Amino acid sequence: MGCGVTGPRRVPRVLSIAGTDPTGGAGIHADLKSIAANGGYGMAVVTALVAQNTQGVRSVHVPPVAFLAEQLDAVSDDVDIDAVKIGMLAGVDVIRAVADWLDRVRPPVVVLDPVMVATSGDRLLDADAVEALRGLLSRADLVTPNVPELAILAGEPAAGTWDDVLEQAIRVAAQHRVRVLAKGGHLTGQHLPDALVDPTGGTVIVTEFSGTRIETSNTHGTGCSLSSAIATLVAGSGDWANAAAESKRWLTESIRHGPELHVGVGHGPISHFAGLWNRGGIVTAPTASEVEADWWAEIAGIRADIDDLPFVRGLGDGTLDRDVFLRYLAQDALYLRDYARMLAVAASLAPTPDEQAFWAGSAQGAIAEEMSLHESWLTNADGSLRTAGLDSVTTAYLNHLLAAAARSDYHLLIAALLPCFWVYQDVGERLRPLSHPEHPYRSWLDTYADPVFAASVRQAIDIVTKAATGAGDAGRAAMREAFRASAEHERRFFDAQGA
Ligand SMILES: Nc1ncnc2c1ncn2[C@@H]1O[C@H](COP(=O)(O)OP(=O)(O)O)[C@@H](O)[C@H]1O
Ligand SMILES: Cc1ncc(COP(=O)(O)O)c(N)n1
Repeated sequence: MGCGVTGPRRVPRVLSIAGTDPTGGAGIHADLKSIAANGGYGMAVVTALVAQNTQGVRSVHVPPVAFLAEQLDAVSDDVDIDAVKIGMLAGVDVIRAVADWLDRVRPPVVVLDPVMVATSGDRLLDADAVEALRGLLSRADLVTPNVPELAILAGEPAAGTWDDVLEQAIRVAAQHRVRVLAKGGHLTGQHLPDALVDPTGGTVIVTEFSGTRIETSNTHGTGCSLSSAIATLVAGSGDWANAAAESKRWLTESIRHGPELHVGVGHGPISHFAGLWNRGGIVTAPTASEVEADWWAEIAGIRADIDDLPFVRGLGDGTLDRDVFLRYLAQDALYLRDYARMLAVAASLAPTPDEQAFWAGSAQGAIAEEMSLHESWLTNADGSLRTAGLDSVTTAYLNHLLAAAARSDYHLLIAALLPCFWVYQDVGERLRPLSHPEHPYRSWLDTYADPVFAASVRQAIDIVTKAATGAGDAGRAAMREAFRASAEHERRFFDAQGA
């Protein structure tokens, strides 16, 4: 028996037991794609090799049943299976082997797609195997017959209307005490409903999922794909009606995009990953540390320019004119007042309490810093405060931050806020060692030694780069540009007072 990790699973391990389709549209190929597209880990045991394409079935080869049993055991001896989807079973011997294995392993979820005839009209189940297949119904949690298959399971003529389909499904469900997904694909008309008929709670509950027929010939493998999707989703949630509803929504989108694949000239496949591809699912996102390295390299030139500024050099060696320094600090104090407000906006937009607390704490820190600047440096000898108006460089920097805040785009705003932490600390790291007891700006240089500031810079980088990994390509590019622009404003800010 399985010896895998137990406990709550986020990625359901789903086994398809089915036949093959070398053109990839039906059978285990469709199942594996469907399982992956719906968030599961797919596995497959082959019942029959089918030489088929989008136009039809050419021949079927059923390997020795003992080998089927070996494949099944190879999976269940090693893996804890969360759900099984059963498709093409070919004949009586295969059905018996699968039934024996089910009885021994008892997987928690079993979805049976009672495949009998392909979309092309070719038989995929021996005519004498129907009774054996009925015997599997009691071992399944859900059976997903199309209209002709439902009729065969019921032992009745095929239903001609949706109401007849539902009544037949209710009879099969009640007789075998199994959930039935009745499917409208083989009826005619614009309206194309499916319905979950659930007799497991005593009374039969029918949940209908409405749908509209898509004009397409890309319907090869729809039944395989739908049953695999339901098995995967129900393994994750345990909710049958919701799994069926979600699966139909996903299937509909995948059917709609099938023709874009240009596979074959007959009944083409569906596009299992269309939703994922259309929503950016094929782009590999960079890790947070890759974003960090990329953004830091992006502003390497700006950082080198800052180090070379006469203002920064003079600050380091103590030759900077005191009035120039005080003009700089006066602008810094004005900047910090509004920067604190933007940090507070980031706090209000933050998606998690941790991030909210971080930005709110930083806002408090920035305004405290502004007040202490006034106390320590910006008080004149007579006790009056040194006042200044916003200069054009400070105004431009603040406008850049205000514009990001005005868009209420958390990602963009925190990217724009980051250089004030990161570039400032970086400059300080190089200035700090130049401090000495007689240095005129000693107390200012020493503030960079504060480990609390270093920790908050680290946290800001971590929050922003992590957000960037999840932002999608366009969002990440916008964040990078907002970050670069703020770094450039930092450079101008250091340069503004001259030296
Ligand atoms: N042309 C179509 N437009 C939209 N949905 C379809 C279309 N054809 C089939 N479906 C959906 O695909 C699923 C399988 O349909 P069906 O044809 O009844 O089964 P099977 O593929 O087993 O023959 C159902 O959910 C059905 O609603
Ligand atoms: C191996 C295999 N299994 C099932 C089907 C039915 O496919 P459809 O979903 O189109 O009825 C198929 N054509 N081949």
